[in-house]
Amino acid sequence: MSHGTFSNDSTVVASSENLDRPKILLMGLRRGGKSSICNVVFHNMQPLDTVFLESTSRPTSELIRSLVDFTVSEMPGQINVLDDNYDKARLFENVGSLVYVVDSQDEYLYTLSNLVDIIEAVYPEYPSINFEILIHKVDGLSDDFKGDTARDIRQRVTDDLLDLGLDGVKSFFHLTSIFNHSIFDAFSLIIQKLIPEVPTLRNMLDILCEHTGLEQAYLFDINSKLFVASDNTSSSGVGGASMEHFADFIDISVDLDNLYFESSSTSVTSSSETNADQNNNNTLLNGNKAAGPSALTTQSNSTSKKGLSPSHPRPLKCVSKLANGTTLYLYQMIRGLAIVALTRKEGPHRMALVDYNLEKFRLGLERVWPVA
Ligand SMILES: Nc1nc2c(ncn2[C@@H]2O[C@H](COP(=O)(O)OP(=O)(O)OP(=O)(O)O)[C@@H](O)[C@H]2O)c(=O)[nH]1
Repeated sequence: MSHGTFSNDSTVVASSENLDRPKILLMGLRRGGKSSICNVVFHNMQPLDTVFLESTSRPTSELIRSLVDFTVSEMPGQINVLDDNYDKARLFENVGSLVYVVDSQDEYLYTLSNLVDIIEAVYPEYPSINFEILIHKVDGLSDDFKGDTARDIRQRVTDDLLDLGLDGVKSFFHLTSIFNHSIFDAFSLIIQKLIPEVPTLRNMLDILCEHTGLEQAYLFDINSKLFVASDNTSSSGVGGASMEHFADFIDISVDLDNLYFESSSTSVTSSSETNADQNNNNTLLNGNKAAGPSALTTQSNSTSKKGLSPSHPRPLKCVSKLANGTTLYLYQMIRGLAIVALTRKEGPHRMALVDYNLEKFRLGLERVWPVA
């Protein structure tokens, strides 16, 4: 699967500043998978390439620009943050989520005791922190063993916290692997908890679905493939194949956009855009355009990769009809985001209605988060 870069709005910038932004702090023992997770989720690294990553020796921090900007910091496994000499105030200030990575393929009893020690030291002073526990590398476990391991880890941590009288800790468990979509699902949920406007976005997506007949609608960060909000009916069914398909659909749309981007900045622009329009019209007229075995017929209206510029006033749009009768939509929003939606209802009127409402949605977002 290729990972095209879509927009500079959603980039990763090395920075040790921006202390006022929400922070995600990654912790865990050595070789647990922290650097791999950061690289796969935020740098589009192929999972297999993570075997070449060297052990991190110093704390790192980077700024992630998305709907809201936040910092992702990684604490190397070899540093003992519980040491009296360590400046804990500096480390835990502004932390919204402490993501602790547990290597489920390894002997984890010592890891869990380290996790509980950290929670015991941090929670009393910073009770608002979400402790997100990744039961990681589950790709190496059989289905039965995966369930048993997850139950065992959850039970041990919960019991230990209760024994310490820490019953108010906000702890969440996720089964993850960089070799499937689970790590993206987990990080989507982790990041959503740091965006105060998520309930508003959900309501907006609900209204969008209600008025257009869309079955599911997600607001994705195109570069990282994390979704920052979903309509309320879809939110309960996070994960599974559909999220993976949505991510693949984003890749295909971006790859197509990149393919034609070169020519779109020259005089060919008008003709390629006209062709895209023509294709659109054809599909609008022939609503049952045949879908290939890979189930995709894709149209793309190309715009500048750097977002909406005056010379490319229209946002990127991509529509795919699948062989099973579903239609997928991708519509560029603001700040490197796009709505990816799914419907089973067909017809040119429906598409016009969806287009109209998606544009209204984009304008609504622009009002809340003015485009820089
Ligand atoms: N099977 C499997 N291996 C993984 C997964 N995630 C990471 N790894 C592997 O785990 C090894 C260690 O990963 P790192 O990302 O370097 O671990 P780390 O926690 O950053 O280690 P330190 O920098 O020493 O703290 C690498 O060989 C990765 O390829 C996963 O989901 N599944």
